[in-house]
Amino acid sequence: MKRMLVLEDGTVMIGKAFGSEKLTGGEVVFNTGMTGYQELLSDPSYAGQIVTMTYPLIGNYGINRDDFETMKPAINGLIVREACRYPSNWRSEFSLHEFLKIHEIPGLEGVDTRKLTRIIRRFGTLKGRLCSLEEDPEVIASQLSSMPEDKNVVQRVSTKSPYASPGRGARIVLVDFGMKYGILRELTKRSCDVIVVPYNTTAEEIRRLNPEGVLLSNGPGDPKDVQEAIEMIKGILGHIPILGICLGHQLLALAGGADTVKMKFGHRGSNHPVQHLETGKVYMTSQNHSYAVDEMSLEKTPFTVTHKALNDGSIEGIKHNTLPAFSVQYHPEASPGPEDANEHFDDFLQMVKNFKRGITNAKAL
Ligand SMILES: NC(=O)CC[C@H](N)C(=O)O
Repeated sequence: MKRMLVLEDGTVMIGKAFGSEKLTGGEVVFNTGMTGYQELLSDPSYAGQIVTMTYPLIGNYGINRDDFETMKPAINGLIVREACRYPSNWRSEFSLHEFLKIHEIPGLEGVDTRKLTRIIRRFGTLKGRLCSLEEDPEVIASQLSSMPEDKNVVQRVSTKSPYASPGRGARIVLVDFGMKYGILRELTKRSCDVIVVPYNTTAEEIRRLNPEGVLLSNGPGDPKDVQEAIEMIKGILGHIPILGICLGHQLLALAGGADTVKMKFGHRGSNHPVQHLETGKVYMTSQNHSYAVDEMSLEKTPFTVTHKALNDGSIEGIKHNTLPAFSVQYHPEASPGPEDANEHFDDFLQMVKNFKRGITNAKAL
């Protein structure tokens, strides 16, 4: 069966349907990873987006039991050059097609994904819709351009109530803005006593849990739409050590008085080089974001830039000058992707220990 992608600029791409019959719209973004499709399909930060993969063959190692980043995928669609129908891997339990069908995610294959990526790179992220050939592309394109932004996307994917992942180590409150399991796995690996809380938990509620550290997770959408979290961070900054990851990084910057901006087409993939400015060390990182902290806006804040992207010079990490708080735009938990930056979880737990001993600033990052 044929299926088409219509973009808000009127572009039409016709290919073959796979996955679910349910048809949806969303922001069309591209990911440059050669692998890692299971993780990105289940990463809540992709909520409401349609992802096109630049690597041509996707699905060849299937879908397994272990690599999920959440149980309920929030992505709206997947576009590939070729979807592998016969995966080959000892861990494989489903094909990509079966997985998308079960989770009601539509797929489109057989389109020129390089051309689509070039369109997104040239014009910036565009809204699009996967639809049947009977629909009128002109009507759809005009509906897409007036489609409102989803302001409640974090609310949709965050946990509704707190839960514990007990351990005998440091007590960490993990604020779930659309958390990837990978972050929880990293804390659990380090024996942390984790309490996962909803996105709108207040500073007072967090302080009542008596944590030794707070981790602000990744999540979908515009960080400025999560005002309650910005207020919460202002209330804990300086009282409890903080690590922010991706959306959590953007929220920390906003709470500190900086600004965020929407990038032209964002960073999505597992090979983004980032430089630690103090040592010059380069990390290969896994990334998935549309927004970035505005460098100029940091000038009047008590934050220092620690990391920058080598491809476009955008901000990738900041730390507070006097208080125990630092954050990164990329994903130290990787999943999928290189584990170069995994040490940031150890930096965080070291900062937590230092704070208990009375050393109050962020560990020198
Ligand atoms: N992975 C994330 O946390 C993404 C953060 C934010 N939604 C952005 O797109 O920039």
